[in-house]
Amino acid sequence: MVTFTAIPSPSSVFSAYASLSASIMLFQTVLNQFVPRPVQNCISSAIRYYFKPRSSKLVVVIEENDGISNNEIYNAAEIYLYSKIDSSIECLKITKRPKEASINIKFAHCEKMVDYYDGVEVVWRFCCEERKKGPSKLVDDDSGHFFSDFEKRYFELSFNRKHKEKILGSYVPYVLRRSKDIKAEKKVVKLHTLSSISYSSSIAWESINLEHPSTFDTIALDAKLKKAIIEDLDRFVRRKDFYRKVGKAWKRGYLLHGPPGTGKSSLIAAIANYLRFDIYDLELANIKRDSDLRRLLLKTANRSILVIEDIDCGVELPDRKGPSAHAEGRPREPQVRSCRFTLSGLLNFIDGLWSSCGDERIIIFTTNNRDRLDPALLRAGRMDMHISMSYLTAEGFKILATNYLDIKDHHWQFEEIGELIESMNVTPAEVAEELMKSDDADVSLGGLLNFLNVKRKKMNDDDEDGDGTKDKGSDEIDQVQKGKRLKLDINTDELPR
Ligand SMILES: Nc1ncnc2c1ncn2[C@@H]1O[C@H](COP(=O)(O)OP(=O)(O)OP(=O)(O)O)[C@@H](O)[C@H]1O
Ligand SMILES: [Mg+2]
Repeated sequence: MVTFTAIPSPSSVFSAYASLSASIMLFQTVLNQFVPRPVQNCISSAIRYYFKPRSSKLVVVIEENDGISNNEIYNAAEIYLYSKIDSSIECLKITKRPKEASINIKFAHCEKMVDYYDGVEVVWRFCCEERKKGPSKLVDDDSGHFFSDFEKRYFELSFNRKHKEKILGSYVPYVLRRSKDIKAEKKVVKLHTLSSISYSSSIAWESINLEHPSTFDTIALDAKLKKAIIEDLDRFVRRKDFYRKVGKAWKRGYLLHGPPGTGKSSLIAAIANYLRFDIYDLELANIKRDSDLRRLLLKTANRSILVIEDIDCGVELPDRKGPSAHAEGRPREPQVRSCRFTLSGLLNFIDGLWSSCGDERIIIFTTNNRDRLDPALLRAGRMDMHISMSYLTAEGFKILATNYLDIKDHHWQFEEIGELIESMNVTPAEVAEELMKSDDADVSLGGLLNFLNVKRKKMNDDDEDGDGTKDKGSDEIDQVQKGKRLKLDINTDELPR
């Protein structure tokens, strides 16, 4: 449909304007004569407000802090904008603290940057002013350090007011999300361990940077198992809403079991490096009471991995039914008396308390003997995945050869070594040690071949003796020996995919 509109002639516009002016003058006279002065003022300011020419621009001020705490949007904007710095920026300042891996970049002076979101132009202005009066503020710089601040810093975000909903409802949350991702990429993974506090008898977390170089690329694991673990981790971190919907705590438990030197600790480091989650290494032998355990666990942060290594032998945990359930009511063994924290304390915390006070938590138990674990730890729903770490395979050996000797393709000794490895139980740790003995691939592989042949011969001799001494004492190890299995059990209450 086409609409035609009549264009007014200049003379008609002039006469309309003249009659409007006359009406306003008449209205003014009536006001002056009959309406009291205060009411007149009210009416004229209301008229001025409604007929004032409006700017189409809306400016949102984002201050660094509100006087008490830091403004999350300001911090997010800072991180987001630094990732988009272009040639229009003239001056920046950079800092780096001793334990930080990367430098921090900040604007040095007032600067302006233009950004586009869904076709809409937004203009950011960084403003920095000297505080005019009052004492300088003590400011937390978001990494636990406080410093005196003589400056007031803020961002001005301006855009066309017709996009108010889009910018405030969608662009600002996008900036918050992006900054979180950028921060996660830069994050230095920490390893928290327990240390005793000198002036009291209690223990606390102490942290260092996790320098463990293990990654999913360097770890020798069956390709299918590796893929399944990575997929499980990816699914876990992206399922925040799902966990909330089904009323489950956002946590995941893994039990790593297998003989010594098969890569359980290396896998934990690989998971931490992959997710950039901190590790809390909880040595049960250091814990005396349930209350200590609770206090320490409450101090762990979100997006972290709680690790309890060698759960079967770290400490003898009193069983969940307490002393009364102990055989014939006899008192506990002396070593148990020294430990006043219970398995139920541990399990309750993992299942209960953590459900209400933590997000994105991973808990990993390791053991050399799964069969020796308390059934309470193994029951369905407790540990989501049981991952069996096994002896080296020919496929896993190739990953080690690439890591240690930089052999990308084939080597003439691979076939013989592969066959030997498949025919016996040799751990990745044993092979890694041999591969480290020389930089020369031929020498290293020759040494490994020799080592494997000697081991093979020893195993044959033991078999002939028939004394059954080989790897005695561990059902776990025996089971693994039989099939060299690389097994991944997922408990039956596994969440739907
Ligand atoms: N699967 C593997 N892939 C790559 N390297 C491995 C693997 N397993 C072991 N290693 C090498 O052996 C060393 C010891 O391995 P790790 O400490 O991870 O074994 P573990 O299973 O935790 O042993 P333990 O049961 O004694 O704690 C590692 O530093 C690593 O160099
Ligand atoms: Mg270990």
